[in-house]
Amino acid sequence: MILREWRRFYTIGKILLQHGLDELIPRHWQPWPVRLFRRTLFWLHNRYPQQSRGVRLRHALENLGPVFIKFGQMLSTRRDLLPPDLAEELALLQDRVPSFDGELARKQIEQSLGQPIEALFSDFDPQPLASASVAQVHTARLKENNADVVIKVIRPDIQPVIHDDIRLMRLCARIIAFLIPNNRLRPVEVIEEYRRTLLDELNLMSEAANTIQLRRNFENSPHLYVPYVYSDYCRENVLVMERIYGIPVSDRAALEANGTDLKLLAERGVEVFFTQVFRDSFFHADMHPGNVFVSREHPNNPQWIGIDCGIVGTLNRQDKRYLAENFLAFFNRDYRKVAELHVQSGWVPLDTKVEEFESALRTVLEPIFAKPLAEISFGHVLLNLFNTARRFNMHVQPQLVLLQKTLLYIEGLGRHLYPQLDLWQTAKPFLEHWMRQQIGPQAAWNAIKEKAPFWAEKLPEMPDLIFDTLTQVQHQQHMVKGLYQQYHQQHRRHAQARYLLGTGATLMLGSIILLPSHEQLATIGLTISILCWINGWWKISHR
Ligand SMILES: Nc1ncnc2c1ncn2[C@@H]1O[C@H](COP(=O)(O)OP(=O)(O)OP(=O)(O)O)[C@@H](O)[C@H]1O
Repeated sequence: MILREWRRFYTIGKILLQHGLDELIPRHWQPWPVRLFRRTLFWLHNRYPQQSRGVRLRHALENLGPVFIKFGQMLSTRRDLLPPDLAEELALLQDRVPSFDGELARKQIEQSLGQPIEALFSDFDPQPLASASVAQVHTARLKENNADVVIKVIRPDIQPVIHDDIRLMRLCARIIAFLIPNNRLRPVEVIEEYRRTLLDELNLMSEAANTIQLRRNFENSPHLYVPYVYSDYCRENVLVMERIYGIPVSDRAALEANGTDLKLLAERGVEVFFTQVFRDSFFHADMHPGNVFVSREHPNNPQWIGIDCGIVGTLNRQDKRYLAENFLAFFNRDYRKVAELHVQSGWVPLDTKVEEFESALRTVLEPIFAKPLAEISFGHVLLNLFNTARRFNMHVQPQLVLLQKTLLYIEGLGRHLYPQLDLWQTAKPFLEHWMRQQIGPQAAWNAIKEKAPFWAEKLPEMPDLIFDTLTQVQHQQHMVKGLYQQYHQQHRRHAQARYLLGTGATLMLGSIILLPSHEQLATIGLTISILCWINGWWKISHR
């Protein structure tokens, strides 16, 4: 570590200790050298003893800057790892940071695009429209077509800060993992996941690609609009896209004033999410209210607008099957089926006791399902399922955890708009439709349709392929025959060798006994025994 990093390390430690966060580590997890070391830092005492531990944690992260603020936001959704009081307080973390100078943004844009701003844009506003920890957004008009655009620019000084802080976080995670092995919080994995997410956010080309993909998936959809990305103007640290003028979803009063049908809007939110999951296997995974808007046009037929596709999730067929089958079983309250599905599909080890798993599921989920359907949280059902499955040694895939977190956001948004939103009624048709497509005649027909072009292409090569395969089969039959013969020969040799070695040993023993009385006979016996051994040894060592 270089001096700068040591200094930062000290600052982090100082802020954490001054907020009394060492109290978060249970005493039995602190070995005596750690406790002793803590006592030597007597000048760094808890300065806010009157505040709750959640508030102190939040303030400490806010003091530590953007990397820690974002980390806290990520942790707030990991209710499987954190006690509820901490998770709730972390959810209040605001990504509010002072904006950086518009002139710096201009320089960065010009450097990345290789031209003066005036050559590409008119009306570039040096005053940012929004400023977050990683990037800042400016408005402008594109000269090429006079379209209103926003230019997202990565903070010029953020790269080294992120790299340094992540390195230190990793170091701390390793120390914690060393001091407290088998830690349920899995610090090293959590930091690694965070590092990947943050590095993804630093590359605006990946956000541009995700936005283009999501827009293509919902081309002409009346339910979701995704702004157009001007890909010719995108670089790793600059993103240019169409400016949208929707109503922020958090502004309920403005939505009501616009006459938006909130019930329909909430239902469409759930529909859009399940369409992304089950139709496209590609979902926007950063659905916090700052990234979701509602079109001002046709409020009776409301349309969502989604921006900031920096974080997306992708699912494979197995993930979707897992979700659909489990949800359908859950909503029939068939915990046995859920447990059996996990064992049969190998999601948990095959020797798992189905009864025990079923009973564990019932214990955590029955209280949730005791509520009216309209109040049930899909996100919490999934969270409890994952936590229980983890206890039974299932490795929950990160994309499913991402989906579960997004689901919590979607539910939060939906119920904020329309508190009686019945997610099940909206989601069930999607799950059933998907299941019908996967199983039964429809599924078989789909599979044939899917594979048809492949077979049509391969058909002319068929006779050659069949001939090659038959020749290979014949060749392999010869090989198998040869191997079989070799095996038999070797087996016979080994049997003979065992017989010769045994006979040699018996003769030698007999000869030694006879040696004092019948010297001549014993010598012959010894000679034969040695010959037997040489022969036996030769048979073993020569194949
Ligand atoms: N296409 C757009 N049209 C209009 N406003 C936009 C557009 N894109 C972004 N904004 C504004 O800029 C803000 C920040 O944008 P964005 O979420 O993409 O940045 P971010 O750095 O990823 O922020 P965060 O980390 O908070 O998600 C948005 O909340 C929105 O107000």
